[in-house]
Amino acid sequence: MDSSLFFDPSLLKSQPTVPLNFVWPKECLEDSHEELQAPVLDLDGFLRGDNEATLHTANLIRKSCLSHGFFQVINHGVDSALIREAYDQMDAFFNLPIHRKLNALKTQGSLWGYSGAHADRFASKLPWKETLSFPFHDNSLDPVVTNYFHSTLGEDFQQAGVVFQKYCEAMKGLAMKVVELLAISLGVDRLHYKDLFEEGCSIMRCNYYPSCQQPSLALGTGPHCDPTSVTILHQDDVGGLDVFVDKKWQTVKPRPNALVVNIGDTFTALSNGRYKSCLHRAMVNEYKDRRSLAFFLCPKEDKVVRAPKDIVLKDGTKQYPDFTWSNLLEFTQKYYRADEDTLPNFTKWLISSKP
Ligand SMILES: C=C1C[C@]23C[C@H]1CC[C@H]2[C@]1(C)CCC[C@@](C)(C(=O)O)[C@H]1[C@@H]3C(=O)O
Ligand SMILES: O=C(O)CCC(=O)C(=O)O
Ligand SMILES: [Fe+2]
Repeated sequence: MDSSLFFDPSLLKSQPTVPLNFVWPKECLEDSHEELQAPVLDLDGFLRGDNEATLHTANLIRKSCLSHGFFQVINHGVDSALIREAYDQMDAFFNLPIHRKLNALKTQGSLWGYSGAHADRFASKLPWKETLSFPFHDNSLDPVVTNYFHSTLGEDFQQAGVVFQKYCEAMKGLAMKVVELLAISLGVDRLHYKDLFEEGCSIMRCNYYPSCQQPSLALGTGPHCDPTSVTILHQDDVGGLDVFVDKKWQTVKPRPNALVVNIGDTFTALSNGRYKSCLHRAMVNEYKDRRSLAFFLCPKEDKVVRAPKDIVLKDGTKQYPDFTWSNLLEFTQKYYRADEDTLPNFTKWLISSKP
């Protein structure tokens, strides 16, 4: 396969300028001049079952989710050595020569595999990044991530599969705890959403943002709201995650021991619109590659996504039609590039396509 047909950021970054299809509209490129006041929540008390600490944490979560839907968590129980191993394995993959990465190339219509700038999907506003995405579910005893790496990348990546299997298990466990806190913060039973997510197939995505010769024109990931439910992200120490709050870009400063948590569109619907799925982006810079590990918690694809009855009753109106995650995922993969208007456009599409 002629690898020159494929986007190879390591090649591109050696050119004097970025190609026009990587240049973003200036309104997406405004600088951030301040740090996002995202609360840093210590989960230790909650994870130990301390009720007072649980209520205190839930209150801080409610405050941030009513405002912008981003918060950071420390003492989250995910081993820092495991996070470090995940970065090491991710670096080993992205440092492969392009023809090796193409062995894992994402096929048309699939979420899974290697992608270079999504060049197969979009013709303009290409993100300055390479990604590796794979599925995680714990519905069977099979180590689905280890199997993915083995079947896609072969023996050389057996260890990567083991590391990311453990990483995703830790992410799923933490995400289910965060969902419990979200339920408490909304005033519904803490296990209200458990069944919806328990058997879901979540998305693990490794983001690799090569340094860029014109960082003021390109974006690692363009402005968007995550269509998923809850995102748990670790970013390396380079910095570049910005959130659009109060009509300005505000940066989320990297904290090595913290995980960044944000609400996605699906959880906005599950909160009847109370909790914000906020616009965010990933900047690139001239000198340092940047990496992030994003775990996207998703509901079981065919279960109905609807806000708890008590919340709808209290609010007086039901903000969104019932839908399934497979409906919304199909919409983002086939018809609509996720941005800040995904949810309203999705609900219009859903209602218009109902028989
Ligand atoms: C369901 C998903 C679609 C994306 C990956 C997950 C959750 C985040 C979405 C995404 C990152 C939002 C920005 C645009 C996007 C195309 C990307 O830059 O990768 C989105 C992902 C996707 O469609 O593959
Ligand atoms: O890399 C980051 O900091 C953010 C990435 C992101 O928002 C995403 O992959 O959805
Ligand atoms: Fe995102």
